[in-house]
Amino acid sequence: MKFGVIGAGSWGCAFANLLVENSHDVLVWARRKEIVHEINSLKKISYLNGILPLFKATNNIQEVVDFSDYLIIAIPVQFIRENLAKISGWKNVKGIINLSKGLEIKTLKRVSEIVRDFVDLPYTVLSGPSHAEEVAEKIPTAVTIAGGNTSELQKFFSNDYFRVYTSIDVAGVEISGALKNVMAIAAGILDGFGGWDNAKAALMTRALFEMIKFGKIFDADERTFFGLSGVGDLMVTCNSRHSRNRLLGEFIAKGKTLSEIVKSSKMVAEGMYTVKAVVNIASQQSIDMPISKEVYKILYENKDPKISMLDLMRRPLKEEWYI
Ligand SMILES: NC(=O)C1=CN([C@@H]2O[C@H](COP(=O)(O)OP(=O)(O)OC[C@H]3O[C@@H](n4cnc5c(N)ncnc54)[C@H](O)[C@@H]3O)[C@@H](O)[C@H]2O)C=CC1
Ligand SMILES: O=C(CO)COP(=O)(O)O
Repeated sequence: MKFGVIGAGSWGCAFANLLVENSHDVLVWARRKEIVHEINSLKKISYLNGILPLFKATNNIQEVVDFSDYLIIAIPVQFIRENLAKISGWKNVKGIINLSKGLEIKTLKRVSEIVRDFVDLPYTVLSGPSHAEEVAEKIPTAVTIAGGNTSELQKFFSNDYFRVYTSIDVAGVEISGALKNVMAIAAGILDGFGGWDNAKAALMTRALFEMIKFGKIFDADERTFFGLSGVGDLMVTCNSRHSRNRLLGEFIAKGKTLSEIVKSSKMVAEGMYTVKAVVNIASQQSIDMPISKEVYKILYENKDPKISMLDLMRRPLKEEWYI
């Protein structure tokens, strides 16, 4: 099968390598010419622990679309719309697969909805605990795919180190993947305080609850949040040394400003954008999202994270039979 990948960041490249390992033909679109050159001259990918690219790349997005049976999206969510807008025809593409995790701030849309603004093709989302650095090193990983063509895609993607489960809950997989990035920023803040283990366990538990509550707005199935794209990805992102969202939180707790952090990294921490959409949607729907709200205030209103912690602890006590 021919797969085109839009995005030569860490996940796009790691996933492209996986596809080549699984005997597929792969062409990757990279925004920057230097990256295209690096990949095509088979230089090691510096942001993937020096892994060799097994695929070819181009700077021409239409060339990738024209090449593809399936088109994979792996770019930061805020840039998906501007890049899909460059595509002038969909030729033989029989489905779109999204690897990106987040919500579009401008429109408050999920990636499935952004894609639908451009093309009516079967859409599949792939999500779960899958740090690119580990997939590139063939460390066993399991993920969920939801949407169209899942039984075919499950076989195309799975191998001895990458196991794919199927689901029918596109909204649940998209929302859990987007929200866990916001929660990982909060977890990173606790790490930055010096490793508050009790607080972090409580945070992750309540984060899952908050994610489920948010998912209900989109008719997501609660059970999805207990699967790989929910609690699985929440655990890895809140705890992994590889997580950019967790690290962003850690830097904030250590006193760096958001603009200093953004300037010093080429990588995306989607949670810092998604939180804006989450707070906006929650307010429109009159839904209480206490952790997301505090992350927003810390990042964008300069709130002291220790005051946020106190404010969360001092909220009115709750009686909930299932907690
Ligand atoms: N890195 C990982 O382990 C995983 C990442 N993801 C998701 O995959 C998506 C892509 O992330 P990564 O591959 O990690 O990227 P990255 O963080 O490694 O790099 C960011 C990429 O965005 C590109 N970019 C910046 N401005 C752009 C623009 N205007 N148009 C197109 N591209 C632009 C940069 O060239 C760079 O390749 C994100 O939504 C992320 O949450 C999902 C699972 C795992
Ligand atoms: O989604 C991811 C792992 O499943 C990557 O998380 P980060 O973007 O926080 O590194």
